[in-house]
Amino acid sequence: MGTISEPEFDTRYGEERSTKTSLIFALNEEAVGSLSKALQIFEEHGVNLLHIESRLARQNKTDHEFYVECDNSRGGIVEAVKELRQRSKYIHILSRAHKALQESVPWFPRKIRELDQFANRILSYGSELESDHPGFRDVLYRKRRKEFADIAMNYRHNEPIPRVTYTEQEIQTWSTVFRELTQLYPSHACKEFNNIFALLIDNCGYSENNIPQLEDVSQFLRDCTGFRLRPVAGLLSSRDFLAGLAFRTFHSTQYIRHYSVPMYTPEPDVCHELLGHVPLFADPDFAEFSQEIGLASLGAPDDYITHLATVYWFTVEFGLCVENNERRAYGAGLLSSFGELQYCISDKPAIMPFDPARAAIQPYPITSFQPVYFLAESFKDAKEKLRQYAMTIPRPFAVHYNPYTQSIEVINGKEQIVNMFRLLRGEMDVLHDALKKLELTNVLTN
Ligand SMILES: C[C@H](O)[C@H](O)[C@H]1CNc2nc(N)[nH]c(=O)c2N1
Ligand SMILES: N[C@@H](Cc1ccccc1)C(=O)O
Ligand SMILES: [Fe+2]
Repeated sequence: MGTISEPEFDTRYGEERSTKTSLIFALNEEAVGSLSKALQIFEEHGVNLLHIESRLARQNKTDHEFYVECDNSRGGIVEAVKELRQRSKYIHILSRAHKALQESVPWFPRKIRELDQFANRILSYGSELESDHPGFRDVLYRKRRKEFADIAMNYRHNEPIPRVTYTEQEIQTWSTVFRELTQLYPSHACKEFNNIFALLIDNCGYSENNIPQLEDVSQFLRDCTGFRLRPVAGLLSSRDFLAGLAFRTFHSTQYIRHYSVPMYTPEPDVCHELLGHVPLFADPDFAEFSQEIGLASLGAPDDYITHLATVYWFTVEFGLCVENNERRAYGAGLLSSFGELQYCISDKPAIMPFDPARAAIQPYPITSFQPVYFLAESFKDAKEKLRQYAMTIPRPFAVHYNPYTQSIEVINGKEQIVNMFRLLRGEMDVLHDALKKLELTNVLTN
C-alpha cells in the first residue's frame, strides 16, 4: 500500500537567498541519536551550522528545544526546513530574510492556456502500481495506453478533444461497469448524483453500449456550469490538478481500465471520470464549490496542498454522507467502482464522522479499497466544511477569476480593487434593475 506521492519539492521560489538563518525547533521524539539525525538533514542540503544550543522548551519545561544558526549561502534551507518539519513538534524561523523567502509564492497558472504546461507533468504511481496494475503484463493494453497518452500530450487549449473509436473489448468493459453501477446507484448514490445522472443519459450519450466522447461531455458541462474537460495522460500532482479546477477545468483521462478487473482499478480511467466525477460537475453549486477549492490552492505552500488534497480525497473522491438515515456515496472513486461501492456501504470499513482537520491527516492507500471513510451529515454539510477548511490556507493576497479573460486576477493593490469593484457594481446594477422590474426591491431592504 502506498500513498500518493507529491513531485519533488517545488523549487520555483524567489531568487533571493539570505545567508544567515536562525531556527528554534523541538523534535517529535527525544530518543538517543534523534538530534544527530535531524542535524544531518542540514548537511544533506548543503546548509552549514554555525552555532547550536539546547535548552528546555519555554512552553512545558520538559521538552528540549534547539536553537541553531545556519549559513545558507549555498541555498537549501527551504528544503531542509521542510524535511525537519516532519520530525519536529514545531519550528520557528527567526531570520526575516528567510521569512520573505518562504512567503514568496509558488508559481501558479494565471491564464487558462497555461494549463497546457501540465500535460507532460504526469506522476506515475511508482513501481508498486506498475507491478500490481492489472494491465502490467498486457502488451496490447500498454500500446493502447500510449495512444491515449499521445492525444493528451499533444492537446492544446481550446482544441476540440479528439474523438476515439473504442474497441469492442473496451466497450465490453464499459458495458459491464455501466450495468453493474447503474443497478447500485438508486440505493447507494446520493440523490444529487442520481438526479443529474438521468440528464447525462438523455443528453450526453451515456448508455450501456456507448462510451461517451470527452468532447461531447465537455460541451454539455460548458452549457450547464461552464466546466470543461481536458484530456490528460494520467495522474497529475495535486497542485496541478487543483489549479485546473480554479479555471473550471477538469483533467480527464480517456483510456479505459483493463478488462480483467472491471470492478476496481487503482488509477483514474474514463469510467471514473465520466461516471464518478462528471455528474456532479453538471451541478452549478458543486461546480462553484470545486472552483473555490481550486482557487484556494493557487500559490498555497506545499504542506497545505498536501492537506487540502487529502481532504479532497476523503470527500470528492471517497466521501460518504447520510441521507434518510442511510449511508450514501458521493465520492467519485466509489461511484465508479462497483466493487468498492458495495464494500463502502457494508460493515467492513471503519467509518468516522467527517471533520476536515481530522481527515487532512489520515493516511490512505491508493491501490486498494479504503480502510477508512469519513461520513458527512449530508452532502451539503461536507461541501460547506471543505469550503471553510480551504479558506484557512494562508496567503498574502486574494485571487479572483475573471471569466471574460479566463484568467486569475491577483488582488494585491488598489488598482485591482477598483477594477473588481467596477465589475461587481455593473452586476449589482443589473440585479437592482431586475428586482425593480419584478417589484421585489423590498427583498433588499428587509
Ligand atoms: C487533489 C487530489 O490529489 C486528487 O485526488 C487528484 C490528484 N490528481 C489527479 N489527476 C488526475 N488526472 N485525475 C484526478 O482525478 C486526480 N485527482
Ligand atoms: N478505484 C477507482 C478509480 C480511482 C483510482 C484512484 C483514485 C480515484 C479513483 C475505480 O475503480 O473506479
Ligand atoms: Fe478522481
